[in-house]
Amino acid sequence: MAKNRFLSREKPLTSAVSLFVITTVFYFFGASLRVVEALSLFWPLNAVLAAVFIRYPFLNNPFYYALCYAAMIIYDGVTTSWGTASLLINFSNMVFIITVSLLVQREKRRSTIASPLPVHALSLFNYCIFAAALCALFGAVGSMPVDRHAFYPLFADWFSEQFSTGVLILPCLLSMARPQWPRLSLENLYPLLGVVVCMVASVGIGGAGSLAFPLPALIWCATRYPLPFVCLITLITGMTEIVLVANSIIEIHMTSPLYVNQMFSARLGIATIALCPLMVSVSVETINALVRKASRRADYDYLTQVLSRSGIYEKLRNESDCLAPSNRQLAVILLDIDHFKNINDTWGHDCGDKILAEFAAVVNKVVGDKGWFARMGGEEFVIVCPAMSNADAILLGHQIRERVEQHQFAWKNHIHHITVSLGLSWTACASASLEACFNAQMTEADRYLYQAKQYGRNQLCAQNVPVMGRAAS
Ligand SMILES: Nc1nc2c(ncn2[C@@H]2O[C@H](COP(=O)(O)OP(=O)(O)OP(=O)(O)O)[C@@H](O)[C@H]2O)c(=O)[nH]1
Repeated sequence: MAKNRFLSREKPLTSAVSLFVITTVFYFFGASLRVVEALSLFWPLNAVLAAVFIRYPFLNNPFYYALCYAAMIIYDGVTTSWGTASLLINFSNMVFIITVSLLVQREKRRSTIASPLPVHALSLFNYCIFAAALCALFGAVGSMPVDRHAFYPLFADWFSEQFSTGVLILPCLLSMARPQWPRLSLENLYPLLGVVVCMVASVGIGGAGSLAFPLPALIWCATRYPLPFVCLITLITGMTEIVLVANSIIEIHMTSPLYVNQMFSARLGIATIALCPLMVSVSVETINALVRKASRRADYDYLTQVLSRSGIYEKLRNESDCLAPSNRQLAVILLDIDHFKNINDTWGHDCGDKILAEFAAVVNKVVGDKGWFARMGGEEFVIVCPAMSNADAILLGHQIRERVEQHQFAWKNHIHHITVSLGLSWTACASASLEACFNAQMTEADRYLYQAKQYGRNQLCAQNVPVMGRAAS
């Protein structure tokens, strides 16, 4: 769960004070938006507190629930003359908060589905309906003495407000800790501009249908932007629509301003619309995550965690577009562990696997950001440096040979030493694609690797590099 300085199991006093402050601040915010008699246009407190309780599960105990409840009662006691009615009104707030929090946590414990939200988007929608209905039941009864309205309009207002605010705010707060915001470019801004244009059209054209105008643009956002950003845009759009409708700037009815029961339908419609971009965004994120996972599986070797054969070709294709032909100096170093079969035969396959993985880590560290390191198969690896001089590539090859020779490979209380043979091929790859150059260089590097094995192993062979040994008989 997210670490937080102000809310942590280890600091109960700080957590209690923080929770009290959050409750009071959002209570103040909601109370400031009361436009229709005692009812608030938005009541964000319940959704915000439900998100806090979901994100910090240790808060879900009677003490912290009671603390929030007390903060609400105290605020009402100081700022209103509701008297004992405040007890039931704020109890209804707690009903929403606790219901949503417990339902989401129950689903989190049971869920096997990987979702960018802690729960399925549709479940969140259903939980908000259920919690809003429960909350409205108590809230409507509690506010009857204060507002002097009948039960049904009060119930409708409580329900539609809690439901719409929950559906708009909760996804935003639950997906917040994922800070990969989209890159700012004009093209990236089009979906956002689309939302603004649709909102202007809603105001200009009016009518109940105008509430749905921003939907296509929101879905466009959902396909382009990360989930937290989509949730935020949906929240802002939904809240703006509610404010515009409440003030008859978007006219959905002949009489103005709208009465409480007329807001019921508008709020429900806006909340229902908000579900669509959320569902699309969650689906897009899930598909993208699966694609990333699948391509990572193909492009990285499972045992050694370095690039695979397909991964190195993918890199070459991508880099071909980025690297100007005049800057290309392609060094290809093929590496093959010496007498690796002996290790497998003597110490077993597990030991061989461990040494392969450690060998890859040692070499990867030496290569660093100078090039790409990939496992081509078995105990054969390749290093590709797309912009390296021949002299530097020879130096790198020698460094790797030495580092591997010096390294102590530990396996079950035994220290193993291994060596590696290397074949280097280098070319200034001015015209052809990097991939074509690489294929040609591989043949030459393979020839030099064969030479290194022939001349006694544990050495680098390349053009103009003196060999260390004589050919094995
Ligand atoms: N443990 C383990 N062994 C592997 C893996 N892939 C290939 N090998 C083994 O690597 C060994 C390669 O042996 P050879 O090709 O004969 O080469 P060598 O014994 O290294 O000898 P030289 O290359 O001539 O120095 C074989 O025994 C393969 O079974 C792997 O993923 N894990």
